[in-house]
Amino acid sequence: MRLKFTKMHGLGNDFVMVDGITQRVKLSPEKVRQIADRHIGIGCDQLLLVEAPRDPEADFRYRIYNADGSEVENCGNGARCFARFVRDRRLTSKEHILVETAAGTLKLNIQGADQVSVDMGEPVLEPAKIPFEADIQAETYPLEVDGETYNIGAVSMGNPHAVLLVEDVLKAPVETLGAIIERHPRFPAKVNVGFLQIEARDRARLRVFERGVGETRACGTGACAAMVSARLRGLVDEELHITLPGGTLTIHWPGPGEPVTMTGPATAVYHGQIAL
Ligand SMILES: N[C@H](CCC[C@H](N)C(=O)O)C(=O)O
Repeated sequence: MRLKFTKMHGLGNDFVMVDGITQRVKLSPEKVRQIADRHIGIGCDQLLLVEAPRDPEADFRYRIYNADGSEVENCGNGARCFARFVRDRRLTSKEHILVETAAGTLKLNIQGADQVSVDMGEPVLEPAKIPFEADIQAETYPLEVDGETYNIGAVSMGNPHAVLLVEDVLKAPVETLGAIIERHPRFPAKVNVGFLQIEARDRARLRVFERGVGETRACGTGACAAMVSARLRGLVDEELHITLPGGTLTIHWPGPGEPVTMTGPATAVYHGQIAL
């Protein structure tokens, strides 16, 4: 099978974007791993597959696969790149598109040159729906890891996130502690792990160890989850500029019961074909 794709990224979180509308695409976890491999394939953090919607209200459906081949519910940077992709390929001329994902339907608004705003929906805080094993819902939870206790936030943006506050993201044990918490038994679907340094009530730095990938240069749902956790702890106002290794996202969240809006760039790098 020859597969046409577009290589894209959102602040260095990189994607292979596949149009599954104008071409027939059959993916297996093995095929996704091969495509995502940075030595024998194209290389990406996630593969995003664009399909016709099942929900008649939606304009498109898009499916998200991590580099390890696992299919997941949501991808913030991917949503912005998806919006740019469908506009650039003239699969739609709309400014506002509705896209169906495993986590529900997202509203994407395309602005200006390469900035895209995404209504990421309301955060989910109920432990059972994250999913996270906890007796009651709280702003923070004590999590036991190798004899140490960490105070974490637990938030779902359709996909699960643990959020830890750190003094200095540059010194945070992202690779080691991130890898352990990713597979912590209290997160039955595993978890993305964010290390958040608050600099001011409107500014923060974040590094994310992503479920199924490892540390990425940016994580859109991770930035949303970090904002929600920080705001629930009373540490930030309703607009937060979060700087990740790949650049800065603007996250807006008025508070519980309201949607999170994420704004940032979406960049196309090249188009290609791969024989599978
Ligand atoms: N690794 C994530 C999916 C991709 C999320 C990230 N790339 C984003 O921009 O939100 C998970 O397993 O839930």
